[in-house]
Amino acid sequence: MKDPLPLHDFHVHKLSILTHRSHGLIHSIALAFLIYYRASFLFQDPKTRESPTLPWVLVFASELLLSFIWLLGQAYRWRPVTRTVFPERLPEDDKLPPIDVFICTADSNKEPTVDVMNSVLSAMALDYPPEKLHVYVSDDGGSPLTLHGMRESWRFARWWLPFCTRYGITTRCPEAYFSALEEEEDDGGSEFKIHRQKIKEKYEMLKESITKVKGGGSTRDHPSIIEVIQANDTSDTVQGDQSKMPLLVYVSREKRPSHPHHFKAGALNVLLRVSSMISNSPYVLVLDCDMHCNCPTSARQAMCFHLDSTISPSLAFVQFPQRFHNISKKDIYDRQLRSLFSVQWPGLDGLKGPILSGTGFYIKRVSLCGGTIQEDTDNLEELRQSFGLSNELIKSLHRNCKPNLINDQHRFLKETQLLASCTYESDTRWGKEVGFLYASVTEDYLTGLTLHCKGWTSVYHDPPWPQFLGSCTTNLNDLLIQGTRWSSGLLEVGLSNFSPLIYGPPRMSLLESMCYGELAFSPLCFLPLWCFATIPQLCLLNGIPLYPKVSNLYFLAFMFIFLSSLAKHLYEVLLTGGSLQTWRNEQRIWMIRSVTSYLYGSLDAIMKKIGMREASFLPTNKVTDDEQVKLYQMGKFDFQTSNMFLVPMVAVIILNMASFVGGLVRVIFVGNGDKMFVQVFISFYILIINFPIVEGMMMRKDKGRVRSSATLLSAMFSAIYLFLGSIILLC
Ligand SMILES: O=c1ccn([C@@H]2O[C@H](COP(=O)(O)OP(=O)(O)O[C@H]3O[C@H](CO)[C@@H](O)[C@H](O)[C@H]3O)[C@@H](O)[C@H]2O)c(=O)[nH]1
Ligand SMILES: [Mn+2]
Repeated sequence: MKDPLPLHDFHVHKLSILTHRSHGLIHSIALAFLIYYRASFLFQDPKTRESPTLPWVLVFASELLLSFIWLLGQAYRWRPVTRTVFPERLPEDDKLPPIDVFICTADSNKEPTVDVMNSVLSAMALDYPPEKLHVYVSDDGGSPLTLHGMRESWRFARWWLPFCTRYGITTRCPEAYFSALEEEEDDGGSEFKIHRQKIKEKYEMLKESITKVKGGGSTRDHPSIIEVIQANDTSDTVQGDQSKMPLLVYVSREKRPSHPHHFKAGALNVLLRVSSMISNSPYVLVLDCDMHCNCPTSARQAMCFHLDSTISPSLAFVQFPQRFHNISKKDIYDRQLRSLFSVQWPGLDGLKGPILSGTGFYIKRVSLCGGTIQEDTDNLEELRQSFGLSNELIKSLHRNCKPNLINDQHRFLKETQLLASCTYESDTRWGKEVGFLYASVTEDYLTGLTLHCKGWTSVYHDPPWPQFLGSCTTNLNDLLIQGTRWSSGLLEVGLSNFSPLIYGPPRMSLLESMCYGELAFSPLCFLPLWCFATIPQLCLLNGIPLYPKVSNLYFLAFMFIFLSSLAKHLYEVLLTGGSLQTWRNEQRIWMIRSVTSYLYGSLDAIMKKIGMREASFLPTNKVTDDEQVKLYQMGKFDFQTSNMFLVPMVAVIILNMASFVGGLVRVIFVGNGDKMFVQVFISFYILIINFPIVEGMMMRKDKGRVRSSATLLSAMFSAIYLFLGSIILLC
């Protein structure tokens, strides 16, 4: 028999591989020269040394750490691939497997219900047989507003879904669809337009009925509520909407202050259990409430991988990139996460597959609920220790088990209440080996890591038309808070038993472990960046050289490393559709995040490790402030953030202003430009790249400027640092 046509194809980027690898090689050679230069200083006779040991060692250690993280990052560049799919070759609809969609929301104050409902509606409208689609919403806030919103959305969906299929609408998130319409001129008339107008009115009514309900909020003390949303009156069951609808289920797990709830991972695990009583679909799509389906085709695209028998036995998940609808043209905060989704993930895809990215992935249920691949056990006692006491749940683990609990209301309620209770997981392996894991607030990263270590693979699929669109943080404050949480979660894994460089290599390839390692340890960049922003400056003002003279041959090595890393970054930016501006923005935000988020995230992770802090997951704020959005659109930094973030940034800038001016004066009067060139240049470069901070301090008058109180405090810190630092250097 002839082999069926393949469902997907991939392309290895040979040219990229060649450039990446040859650059890596040349850059490493230059690094070797640097290391030799630094190390040989330490073997010199202390009496003849020109510089004190301490700053030298600090700068050397920083260079080593940064080089190490760079080296880990080369693994992403080893073998990048891209993929294409052929959904038209999929089997008939009746042969497609069922899918459960999980959407998490946590707080109706920070996550506006209308937006959450838009995500829900876009998921219900996926292009997939409706009887095979089940949408579950986890509401961690236990807010009546969300439940109300879902009932209303369900009613609206009876109009919206048939409308979308009938006219082949591709934007199935109602808000996105209707706001795009506003720009289009309307000449009215045709049957379609009349129909559309009617739907639009219904949508407006839906929004109104949600926004008029007050209250809600989020609590940490509430019982579980599980409700399958159904029509409770027949009045709106008119018209041709008898057509099938996907199942919609509201789940709010029980939460008590005395029980840890493990944030999003905890919520997803409850959904895994509750859904196994209702639909138990073999595949699960996970979405954040701030992310909607921009295209209805993602489910079929994902099935092109999951249904390909050559890769499916070991395939755990298909990851789509996170793309955002609210990114401004200038994207000063690098919110498109370009490097992650355009360089790193395609690179991982050429190894064993991308890291789980929290949202926008289709995962195989057994990969979360089984041990290693195809290792089935029938030992009831063992199963109970892993999965808890529910026999129904254990029954559902058997492949092809079709749950029928939903027809028996009483048993259904009893069982799901049990599964969603906050004590169900006590003394089980949930969160430790089963489901989404709890040991890190970046549950996605940790869960992906353990899946890959068990031998599962994943696939990255980045079609030209984004399948999912989220809303990203659009101001510095939210960005830094989120960055702190991510850094903390990543380093938490780096410091745990799952540390990728130790736990990884015996279980997965070295290259894949290096990629995981690069992410886990990237928060540690705070150390080298803090050093580079303060040590050469202090030494410059004290006339101590830390770098080779311009006339020295080793100067070439330093210059080469600097230029080579900037040029390589620029090359990658341009290759992935960015511009010179993108390059500068990314350089800048990397520095800003290193001295703030990375620092605080790392401290947080270390404090959690030694038991001085509890884990916390502050969801990002999704309510927008018009003035802040305006600043963001204009590409102006919004410095309305706490002193905790603002002061380190500004203090570094003030220090560099001082050292640049002081250094120049010194060079002019003392005339040792040859020796001090690099240090003057470092300050200059930091100031040029971070010019918006200088501007925010000295030139802006608007609300987003740097507060003068913060500038004052920062100046004080810089002065104290210079004073104490100079004393230490002189001793
Ligand atoms: O206790 C909680 C906290 C959060 N969430 C939900 O988790 C999702 C992600 O939260 P968000 O505030 O949007 O955080 P982000 O930093 O934007 O999330 C990114 O980073 C997370 C890991 O830190 C991943 O889980 C996400 O998928 C990824 O988009 C949202 O749907 C929340 O409602 C819960 O369900 N329960
Ligand atoms: Mn988010």
